[in-house]
Parts: sequence; structure tokens; C-alpha cells
Amino acid sequence: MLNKIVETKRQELQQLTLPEENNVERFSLYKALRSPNRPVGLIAEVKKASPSKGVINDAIDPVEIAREYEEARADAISVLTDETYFKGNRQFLIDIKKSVRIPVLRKDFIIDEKQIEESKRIGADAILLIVAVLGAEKTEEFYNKAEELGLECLVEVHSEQELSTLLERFTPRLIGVNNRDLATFQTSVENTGKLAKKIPPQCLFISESGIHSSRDMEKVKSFGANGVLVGESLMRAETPAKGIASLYGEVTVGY
Ligand SMILES: O=C(O)c1ccccc1NCC(=O)[C@H](O)[C@H](O)COP(=O)(O)O
Repeated sequence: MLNKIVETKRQELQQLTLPEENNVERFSLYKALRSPNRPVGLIAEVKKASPSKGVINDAIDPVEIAREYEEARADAISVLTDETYFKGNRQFLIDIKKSVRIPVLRKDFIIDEKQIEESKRIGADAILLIVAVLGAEKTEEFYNKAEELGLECLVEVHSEQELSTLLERFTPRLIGVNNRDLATFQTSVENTGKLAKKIPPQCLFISESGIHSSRDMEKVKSFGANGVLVGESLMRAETPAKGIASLYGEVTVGY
């Protein structure tokens, strides 16, 4: 499936037009996750659909969801901009960026340098670089290019092998451990525990995917995660605030 997504992206990029630069205020994802609002930071994701679950919540207004995430003290927002498989859109990020004052991560399959420039122009504060897609060498190349453009990177790994080949080349400031096997879509938060001990202490690390309960949250916290990236369970919640409160085992005053 990952290969199919990447091939589709390659074809789509043949039609890529770079938007005008959006002069926006930038916020550091790294700084936000270094001093999160809760002991384990939260990157809350705006995700209408996905290859593994189909349509999750197509009725939402992305900007409204992002504003409610911010109000519920999320530390950052992740925005899917892939249209074909996630029903995302780069316009969602442009509009969300105008409406929140916390870092915005562009969640897409970056396979070409042009997409880094594009991410800057639509206002992203950070981009996702997937080692399973790019390999360690190109991940480093794109990481440096992004930094030149003033963008931060969340560098995502799933396996111990990906993590070790990455660290042989360079040490990113922010590492994401994806609990989802992008080949099979199987998810397990235990994957965070498997990789956690191999992440250098100077890195911040984020546990991504398959976090659906306070039990999952407690587990990744016990593994030492500095933060989590959560999409589906928040997109399916009655409200973003209730979804976030439930993840953190917080009591909400219901009206
Ligand atoms: O979510 C998918 O089905 C998926 C399939 C193939 C590649 C990537 C995919 N998801 C992107 C993500 O990394 C997740 O959206 C993110 O980690 C949040 O995961 P979740 O909380 O399980 O929605």
C-alpha cells in the first residue's frame, strides 16, 4: 500500500503548482514539545479519512476542529494534506494556520524537494519525513533542505532497522515512532516500547498512531515518549475536547 501511495504521489507531483508564499508567524514544534502543556505533549491530527479506516469523519470543518484542539490545550496540530487517500487538502493547512497560534505540522508523503518549498509557502511550521519512504540518505538531505528553509522536521520510523540506519547517518532533533506498520496497517503501541530504548537521549520522541485510550497513553508515557500524535480517536470523539480529556484521563465538566 505504501508503494501505491508513493506512486500516486509521484504522478500527482507532475501537476504540482507552487502557491504564493504565505507570510505567516512561525511557531517551533520542537519548542512546543520540549515544554508541553501536559506531561506528554499532544500533536492533534486533522484527518478525515485514511487507507486503513476509510472515511473517519468527513463532516468536519478542519479549521473548527483545529481551533477546538488548540482550545483543549493541544501542543500542535497535524494536518493531512494528501487528497487521494486521506481526503486532506493543502488549503486546510493554509486556513488552519491563519486560525491557530500553535505549530502546524504538514502530514503528507514528501518525496520531492519541491514539496518542501510548497510546505513553506502554505505556512507549515514542520513537515513529516518518513524513513520507510525516503531511506536514511534522502531523509538527511531533505532534513537539511527543510532546515535551510526554516522548517522543522518530524522524522518518522517504524522499525528498529529504520531507526538504526537513520542514526548511522544523522540524529534528528525530533523522532516519531509510528506504531502503524505502513505495509500491513497493523498498529501496536508496544512498538514504541521496542524502539524507545534506542532513541538518543538528546532527541525528543513522539509515539504516533493507534493511541485510542488513557491506557495507551499511560503505556507510551511509561516508555518515555515526550509526546503523542493522535488522529482517528480524536476525529471520532463526540468533541475534540472530550476526546483529548478521555485520552489523558481528565474529567470534563459537561453542560
Ligand atoms: O492512517 C493510515 O491508515 C495510514 C496508512 C498509510 C500511511 C499512513 C497512514 N497514517 C498516517 C499517520 O501516520 C496517522 O495519521 C497518524 O499517525 C495518526 O494515527 P491514528 O491516531 O491511528 O489515526
